[in-house]
Amino acid sequence: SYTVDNASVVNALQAEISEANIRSTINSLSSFTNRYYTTSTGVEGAEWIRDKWQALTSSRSDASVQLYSHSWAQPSVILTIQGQTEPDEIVVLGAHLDSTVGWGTGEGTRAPGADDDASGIATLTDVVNAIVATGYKPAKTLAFMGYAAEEVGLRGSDDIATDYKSQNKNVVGVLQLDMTNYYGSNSDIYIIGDYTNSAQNAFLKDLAQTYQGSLSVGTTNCGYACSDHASWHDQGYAVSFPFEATFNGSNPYIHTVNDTLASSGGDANHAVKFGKLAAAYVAELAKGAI
Ligand SMILES: N[C@H](Cc1ccc(I)cc1)C(=O)NO
Ligand SMILES: [Zn+2]
Ligand SMILES: [Zn+2]
Repeated sequence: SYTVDNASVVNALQAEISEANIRSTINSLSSFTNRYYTTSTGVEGAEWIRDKWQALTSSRSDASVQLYSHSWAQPSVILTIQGQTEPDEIVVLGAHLDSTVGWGTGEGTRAPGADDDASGIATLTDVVNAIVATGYKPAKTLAFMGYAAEEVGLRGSDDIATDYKSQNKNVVGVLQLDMTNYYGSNSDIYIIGDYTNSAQNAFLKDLAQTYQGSLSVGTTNCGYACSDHASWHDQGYAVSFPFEATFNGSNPYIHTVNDTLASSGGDANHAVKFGKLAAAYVAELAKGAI
């Protein structure tokens, strides 16, 4: 069951979420020619995230960052922050690190993927920064994941979710962030209703309304396995996917050379809402203190 009783930690983490930080990470990631799962720059993009998460958490003895290898070139990245009192219970926050402009993407093809999904990686990266800046220590273990090869069939998250299930890991909840920065519809945050967990979705809506009272939260469906949340759902884990807009209002530039920060409005103001929500999710599901 979900409780909302860690306000001092939520408010401290949310205060650290920074539009400039998120924008900077989006710019860095979208400057790789592409982050396609088979290319050299796709590997470099993953390594950049590993280096960034490692640098952010270098002062934390409870944190470690690993590359997760797959059968293709691009690895996934997993940052683990050990829980203080319930370390066997794991809270997963994920986004995908690959980008595409569709079939034919290859070495040298330009695919910036600023919204899809540098925005998700950048949003999670700022939550990591907030955790370190505040000195927050979770009661449960946190696993931040950058998934490889989402665009070619949710392949990186499928490998990882299947592996976690086969090891019987006690993942108590999963949050997916894929496209957080294109403000395309009337409401601020849309909770995806399919291939997700309805109880956790209600918890997420509660968190948004409790800790970002001015936000409006809607719901929408994908109608198919549209991102990495489906990999976790397929393994029977409770997953939620807060999304930038309705299906029809979502970023029309994705999977093209025009998926740039500029085409998302030139700032990360929309992504900040998701960063604050993810921070609240961490503090209220993984509990712990500063
Ligand atoms: N199709 C997904 C993006 C996507 C996800 C949800 C909705 I509603 C609309 C669009 C994708 O390209 N993920 O990488
Ligand atoms: Zn995509
Ligand atoms: Zn995506």
